[in-house]
Amino acid sequence: MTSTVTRPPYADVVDLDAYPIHRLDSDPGQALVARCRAELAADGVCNLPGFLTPAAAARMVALAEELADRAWRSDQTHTIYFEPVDDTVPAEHPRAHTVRSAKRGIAYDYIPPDAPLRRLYESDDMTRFIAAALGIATLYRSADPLDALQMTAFHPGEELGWHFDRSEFSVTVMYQQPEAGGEFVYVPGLRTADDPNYAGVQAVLQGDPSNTRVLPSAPGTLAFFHGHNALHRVTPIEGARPRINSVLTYGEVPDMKLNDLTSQLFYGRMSR
Ligand SMILES: O=C(O)CCC(=O)C(=O)O
Ligand SMILES: [Fe+2]
Repeated sequence: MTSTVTRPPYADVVDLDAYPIHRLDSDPGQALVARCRAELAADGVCNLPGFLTPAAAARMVALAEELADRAWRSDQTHTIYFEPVDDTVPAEHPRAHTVRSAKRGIAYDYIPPDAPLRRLYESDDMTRFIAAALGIATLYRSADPLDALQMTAFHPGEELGWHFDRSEFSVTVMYQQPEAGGEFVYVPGLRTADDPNYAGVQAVLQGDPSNTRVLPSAPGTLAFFHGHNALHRVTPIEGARPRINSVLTYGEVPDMKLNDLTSQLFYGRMSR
C-alpha cells in the first residue's frame, strides 16, 4: 500500500509529535484521545500544554496587538446564569447574585485567513479531534462570522465573573498570560442537569475555596472543559501585560449563530 504524506495546512501551528491530531486513527492518535477523555471524566477539564508551537502563539500575540483598535470593549454586570436577576429569591441566592465581566473581543472576520489559529480552526482534522476527545459523534464549527473563532484580550483590571456557560463545553487556546492574576479558576461538576446545587454554588460565590481549582494556562495550552456544569471565572488581570486567548466555538448542530443581542454585546455589531 502506498501512502501519500501531505503536510497539513496547520503543520507549523500544532506540535504534531506530541499531539498527532492529523493521525487520529494511529496508536498515538488513539492514545491522545483516550488521555483527553480520561482527564475530562476525572476533572471536567482537559488541559494540553504545548499544543501550539511557540511561533504560532507568538504570532497570535502580535496579531492581537495589530488588531487592538478593532477590539470591542464590553464591561457588564450579569448573573452567573446569564439570565435576568430573580427578584423572588433572597439577595444571597445564586439566582440573585451578579458579577462583572470586562474584556475586549476581536471578531473572527478581522482575523486574517493565514493566521495560525484560523488555519487550525478551519481544518476538519481539528474539528474531528475535538469531537473525539469530547466523545461526540459529529461536531460542527460555528457558522457565526464574528464569533466562530475570536480573540480576547483582557487588560489590567479586566476579568470574567463567575458563570456557568450556556453551551455544554468550551475550547480555549492561551497565547499570553498576564504578569499576575488572570487565572482560570473553576469548580468541576458543581451542578448537574438534575441538581442546580444552589447551596454549593452559594458557598463558592461567598468565597469558599475548598473545591476551587486553577487551570495551568501557559502560552500554547489548549483546554476544553464542561463549562455548563463547572462554575468558572477569570480573575482580574494585574500588571501591564494583557491576557490574550481564543475561544473556538463548536456545536452539535450545523449553522450555529449568535443572536443579535449577544453579537451586539460582544462585538459591537451584528453579522447580518
Ligand atoms: O478566557 C477563558 O479562559 C475562559 C473563557 C470563558 O469562560 C468563556 O468565554 O465563557
Ligand atoms: Fe465560560
